[in-house]
Amino acid sequence: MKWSEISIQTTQEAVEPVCNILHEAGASGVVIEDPQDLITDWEDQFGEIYQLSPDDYPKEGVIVKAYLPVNSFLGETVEGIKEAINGLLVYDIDIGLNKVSISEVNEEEWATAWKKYYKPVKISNHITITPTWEEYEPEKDDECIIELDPGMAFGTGTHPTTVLCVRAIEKKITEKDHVIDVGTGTGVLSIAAAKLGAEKVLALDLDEVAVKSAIINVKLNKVQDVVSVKQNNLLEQVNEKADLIVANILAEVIVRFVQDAAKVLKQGGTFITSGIISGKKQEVKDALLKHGFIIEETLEMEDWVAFISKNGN
Ligand SMILES: C[S@@+](CC[C@H](N)C(=O)[O-])C[C@H]1O[C@@H](n2cnc3c(N)ncnc32)[C@H](O)[C@@H]1O
Repeated sequence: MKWSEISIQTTQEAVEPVCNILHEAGASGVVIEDPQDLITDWEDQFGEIYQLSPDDYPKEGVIVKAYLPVNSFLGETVEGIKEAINGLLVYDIDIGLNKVSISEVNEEEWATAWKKYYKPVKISNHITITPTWEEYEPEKDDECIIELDPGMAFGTGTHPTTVLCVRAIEKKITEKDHVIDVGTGTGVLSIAAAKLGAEKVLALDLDEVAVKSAIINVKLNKVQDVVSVKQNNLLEQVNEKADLIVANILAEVIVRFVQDAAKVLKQGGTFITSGIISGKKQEVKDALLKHGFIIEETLEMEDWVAFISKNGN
């Protein structure tokens, strides 16, 4: 798994909203490099103290860095970040040079850089994601903790497309449900479904790295009696019937297997589709309606859309 470092040259004034934009885009850790932090008042050899005036500060401004996984969403995510930062101008916020640069970092660099900033995050009413190395005590009795070892596959739990799925699962899941998670990545959604009461979960991914990662995380969260992980292309050769299917995959991939989802889902079963950039919303909606789904709810976060639909076949 590769990671990219996105570096944004901005101003003091824009640091906070830029950091929020990066967090909302799924960046797990944000590093702020402010030259002002490095320069302090100084004393000459005669003990005279010189105070810096704003004119003495470097003109290049503040650098905000964040880490994002290199995956099929990266291009759209970066475009969304740029658009959102430009949107700050509407509020008269000085965004400075707003120079955005991206570079790839290797897994080791990433692991050390990111571990420092990946903290427990509450992503829905009941689910909190926490990295394996963080101590975290639940704040409420009904809070479910998902421990994740990130850095191997997509699915840190913080990407808006994942957050929308977890919220949708939380709304729709009922005890004893049989769930299929298409494109499981780190297994985060399967683990969430198991912790929220599913009786049986089938986690599928085409990518070998994701399958290995999901197996590790499923064990880590002690849900291996409920969740089985398999390498599989979408719903090919899946014969069992499901009460709920969740798929956080790109819109064009969802469109390809809506028909299979209608066959695998029980009548009245729930299909949660996410990973849809807003421009592709209609395309997915049309495919769902064409294959007999009834759209119950549309969830949106940033530029991302998720549908909760019911199998009307
Ligand atoms: C955006 S990630 C979602 C990961 C995780 N479910 C989440 O919500 O954070 C999409 C996942 O779909 C998998 N995928 C892509 N095409 C697939 C296919 N044809 N069949 C199965 N999995 C696929 C990718 O390997 C990736 O792990």
